[in-house]
Amino acid sequence: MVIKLYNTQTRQKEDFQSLETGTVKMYCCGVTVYDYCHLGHARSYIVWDTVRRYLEYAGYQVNYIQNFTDIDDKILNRAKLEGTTMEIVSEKYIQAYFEDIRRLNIKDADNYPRVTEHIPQIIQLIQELEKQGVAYSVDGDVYYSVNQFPEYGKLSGRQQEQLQAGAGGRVSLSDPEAMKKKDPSDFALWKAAKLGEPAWESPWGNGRPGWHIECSAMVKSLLGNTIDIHSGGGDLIFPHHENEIAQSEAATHQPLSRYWMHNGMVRVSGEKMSKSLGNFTTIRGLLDTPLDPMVVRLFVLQAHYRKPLDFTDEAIASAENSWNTIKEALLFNHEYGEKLGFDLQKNLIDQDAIERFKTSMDDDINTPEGLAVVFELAKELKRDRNILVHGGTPETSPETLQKYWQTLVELATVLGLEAQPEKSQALGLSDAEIEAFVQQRLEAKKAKNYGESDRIRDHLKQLGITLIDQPGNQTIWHR
Ligand SMILES: Nc1ncnc2c1ncn2[C@@H]1O[C@H](COP(=O)(O)OP(=O)(O)OP(=O)(O)O)[C@@H](O)[C@H]1O
Ligand SMILES: [Zn+2]
Repeated sequence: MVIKLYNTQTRQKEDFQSLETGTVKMYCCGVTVYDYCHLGHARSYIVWDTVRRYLEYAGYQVNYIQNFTDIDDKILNRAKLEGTTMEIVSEKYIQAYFEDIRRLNIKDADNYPRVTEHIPQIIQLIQELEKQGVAYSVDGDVYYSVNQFPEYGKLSGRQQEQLQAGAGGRVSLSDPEAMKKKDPSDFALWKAAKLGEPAWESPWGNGRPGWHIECSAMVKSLLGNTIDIHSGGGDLIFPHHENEIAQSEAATHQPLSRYWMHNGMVRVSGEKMSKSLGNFTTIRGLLDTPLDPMVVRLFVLQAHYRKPLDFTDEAIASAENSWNTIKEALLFNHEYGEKLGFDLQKNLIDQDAIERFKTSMDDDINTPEGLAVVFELAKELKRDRNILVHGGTPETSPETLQKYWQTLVELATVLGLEAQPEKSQALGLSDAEIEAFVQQRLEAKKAKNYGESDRIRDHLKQLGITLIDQPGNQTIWHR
């Protein structure tokens, strides 16, 4: 079967064919690192991780690149607010990104390019755009001349006249940047240095790159002129991805990406979850409740990736219920495999279930349907587990149970759903006992007995419990 993917650019599902047989070049727009990631970001990266995992399952070798935007007005504002530097702010949130995202079992990218490490490539690309006659400089700024790229608007479907009308209404004579542009819909490729802000030397004087050029330059330098899949949230279609196309394609005269894929937004009361609106829940805030990170993964995958997803307490509670069913089934071998004489030398697979799962996923990564197959297997195992829990003999043969279990593990892994036996529970440590240890450690810290406080932390670590210290002598923990 061939995989079909919805391509935003052609507005239809298309058969997926990679440029080079057996390999996929994939680029996903990464976060601007000025704050902790929220559930909207979690959705985006869970979705693209799942697409990547499915392509790998289908036999492709995927080269997955995701950038960090580590220079931006938002980062500079945060640095000013915290009385620190842009580097310190971005480093802090890059580390936080890794902590949060790895808990969601999102695989590491093959490369995480940062804008500040690609300034020469960015400058080179802007020079190429000048040479091609699509960029012009004014007083140390460089702008892209949208009128010079006839295909502008092909991704978002916006017409040039519409763009001008839209942008025209926003031009203000007091906006010095707008005054420099030849056309209101032109956008900045390079910005002249402002007092006290980081800047790099360039042919146009000291300055820093605009936002859109970074992805064009990093794609080109790490993956080449044309890639297979470019992905990101639907809010990036315009202007970010439209501008990436304009920049890259004017410079190389080749398509930037064969497939453009976009995830729908996580919404709160009908509005996009976003930092600027202040209606967000951070990943770490949610996981420290404490909630199994796999619940978040399941919450995301239960919806089709292109549809909006409403975040509510009820939706999370329902995903938690569903996860418990899958988790118990994933741990079936751990609990009963030995007793039932599972022979793991054998790979017993339910071919029919695999085929149904693939048919769903081949249809534009239909994870809700793929999950339905996972649930069927989990429910089969649950029925016999209930009998085993009460000391009875299962109705299904051990061979069949092993087949269900092995198939379940295979499919759940493709979706990034993995269950760990709870070490602390295995060792009989209850929540109250963990709290008591946390309290003891706090006392030790107050008494400046750091040897003892470290010992307690390491002891809990060995039991699979991580402590996170917070301001005001608070410590939160998670398994
Ligand atoms: N609510 C959301 N739902 C789904 N994806 C989102 C959401 N918010 C951001 N994203 C995606 O996360 C990725 C990283 O986003 P970025 O760092 O640019 O954040 P952002 O859009 O500026 O977030 P915010 O608006 O909260 O500041 C992008 O692909 C973006 O589309
Ligand atoms: Zn980008």
